[in-house]
Amino acid sequence: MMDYSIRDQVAVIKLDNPPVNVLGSAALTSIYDGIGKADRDPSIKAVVICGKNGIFCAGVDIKELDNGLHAPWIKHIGDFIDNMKKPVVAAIEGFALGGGLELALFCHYRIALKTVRVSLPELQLGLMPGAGGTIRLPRAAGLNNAFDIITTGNRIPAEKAAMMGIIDQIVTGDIIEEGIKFVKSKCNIDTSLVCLRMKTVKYSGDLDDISEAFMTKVKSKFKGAIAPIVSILEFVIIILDLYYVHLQSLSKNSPTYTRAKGTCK
Ligand SMILES: CCCCCC/C=C/CC(=O)SCCNC(=O)CCNC(=O)[C@H](O)C(C)(C)COP(=O)(O)OP(=O)(O)OC[C@H]1O[C@@H](n2cnc3c(N)ncnc32)[C@H](O)[C@@H]1OP(=O)(O)O
Repeated sequence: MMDYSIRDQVAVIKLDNPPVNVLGSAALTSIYDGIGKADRDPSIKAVVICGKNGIFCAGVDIKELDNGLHAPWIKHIGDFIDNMKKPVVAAIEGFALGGGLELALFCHYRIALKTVRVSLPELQLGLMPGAGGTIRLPRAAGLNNAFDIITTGNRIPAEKAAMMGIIDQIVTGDIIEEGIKFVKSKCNIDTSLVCLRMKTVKYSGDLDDISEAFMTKVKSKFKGAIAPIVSILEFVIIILDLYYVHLQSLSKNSPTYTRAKGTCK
């Protein structure tokens, strides 16, 4: 499910779940174990996460969702990386889709080949980007870009993703070599400064207005969608991202505050 190797004091965690490196229980466990191993090893200075078979990751294994994924749930990997002092880079080729993009967003940095496409297609599948995509994507790309990406499921080309702030660097050549070179250059940077979870969401304007505009768009786009999906949209996309960081700054009478309080019990 995963190859673990050490190159020049850098741990290389290579997803290996052919053909498209989906994240089932076994793959998630092996990534979690690999990251822990790299963190505990004092000779390791940094980590590269990449994928075999010319693809980073096609997301969570849809076939396993019916039975429920077993621990460690993908979010545990994010929580772990958020607290790591050693820099972690996602070295992306091919696709980073759904949980694959969420995995990349857990990392402190993302580099990609020009041919890469990234997306969060969950809503089109009736799911929510429940592994941190709604929390980290707005922090990387800004609220409007994140909203578009999440509600359209469009595949974003690497260069556009770089302009949005999702990708830190476009590279050519061997993605693993580039990943090692890149992450070694980041060893002296405090990882808490680049951890997406700890950043604030970039937006301009009034949060209640933005929230209402998004809601209107979602309702019109997903006309006729079953109520639970709309509720999830409301909860996750519009509120939860903002909830942690901004709730305290909202007026107690504002609609966004009221909705957030109602949905985040
Ligand atoms: C609180 C609850 C929270 C729940 C949160 C759940 C979150 C889920 C997040 C997700 O990640 S959902 C999955 C999102 N990913 C996708 O939708 C990607 C779908 N795949 C593709 O678009 C394509 O497969 C590809 C990656 C672009 C590759 O295309 P290609 O033409 O090269 O190959 P295919 O023939 O399409 O696929 C090969 C093979 O792989 C199977 N497969 C692909 N993706 C998945 C997947 N995510 N899960 C399971 N299986 C997948 C595909 O079915 C083919 O299998 P086959 O047996 O050879 O037919």
